[in-house]
Amino acid sequence: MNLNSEAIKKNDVEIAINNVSVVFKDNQGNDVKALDNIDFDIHKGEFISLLGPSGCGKTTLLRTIADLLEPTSGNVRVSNMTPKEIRLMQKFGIVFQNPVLFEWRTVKKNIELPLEIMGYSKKDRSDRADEMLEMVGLTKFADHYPQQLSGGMQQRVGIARAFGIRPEILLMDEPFSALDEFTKEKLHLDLLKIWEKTNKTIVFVTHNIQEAVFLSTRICVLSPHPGRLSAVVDADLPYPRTIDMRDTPHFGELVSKVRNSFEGGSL
Ligand SMILES: Nc1ncnc2c1ncn2[C@@H]1O[C@H](COP(=O)(O)OP(=O)(O)OP(=O)(O)O)[C@@H](O)[C@H]1O
Repeated sequence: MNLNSEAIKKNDVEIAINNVSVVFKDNQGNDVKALDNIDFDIHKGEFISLLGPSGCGKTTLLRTIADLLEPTSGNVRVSNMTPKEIRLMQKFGIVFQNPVLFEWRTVKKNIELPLEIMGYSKKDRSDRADEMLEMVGLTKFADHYPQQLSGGMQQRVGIARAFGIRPEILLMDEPFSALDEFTKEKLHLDLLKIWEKTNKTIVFVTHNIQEAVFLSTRICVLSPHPGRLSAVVDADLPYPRTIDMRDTPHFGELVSKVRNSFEGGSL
């Protein structure tokens, strides 16, 4: 896989976000414009971060892509189909901030759950779960229960479960924000390795600039009230990314560029 961002951009458009606006009602019945005319394309194989402060509409945009929410106006097309069609074809893998594991099922049985729902045979789902356990480095913990794992390990189970269905697109909503810095750093590297190996498109929500720069091919900077796209920044660091890249002048320049592109003050 060529992970050069210029090369990725020449790839097919996978997610087209066309003039999407979302308006909610607040408790008083007043309109809250969560997203204002968001318009950009995500290419196949990209690692895109949606970055911005609390309330800028990151989760709303992710939910719109995932068919968990209808835009008030505009539309999203995924591989030239509607998000609903893609969801029904099980092409989205979703990872939330809290992995929501079933505590009465073992780690392996949690990873198997979506495959069970999709009607995979016992052997196929067991083989697939073993493969995913190996990918996230949890083979030894297959028969443990979630409460016997650390937060970082539980999040890895959530990632294994999402990748287990072999999604085309992985949607991740602040998956590491509740974790300590050491665990986060390790999971960043793990996630990049999985991404490089599987060639999936990832849309990753975060409010952390360094995290976005370290992981992404491009960063969509969103500004609040109403949520709008302030800038799209190319994070043109080479892959594979290494921890020491964070100490390079170019990493610092990218962080400043992203921070300065945010409208309405610093993040
Ligand atoms: N179901 C809803 N009903 C009413 N307002 C909503 C609803 N969901 C989101 N909002 C409002 O839309 C705006 C964007 O919310 P959203 O959760 O998408 O932001 P966010 O950038 O993901 O924030 P955070 O980083 O805090 O999760 C906020 O003003 C929020 O209060």
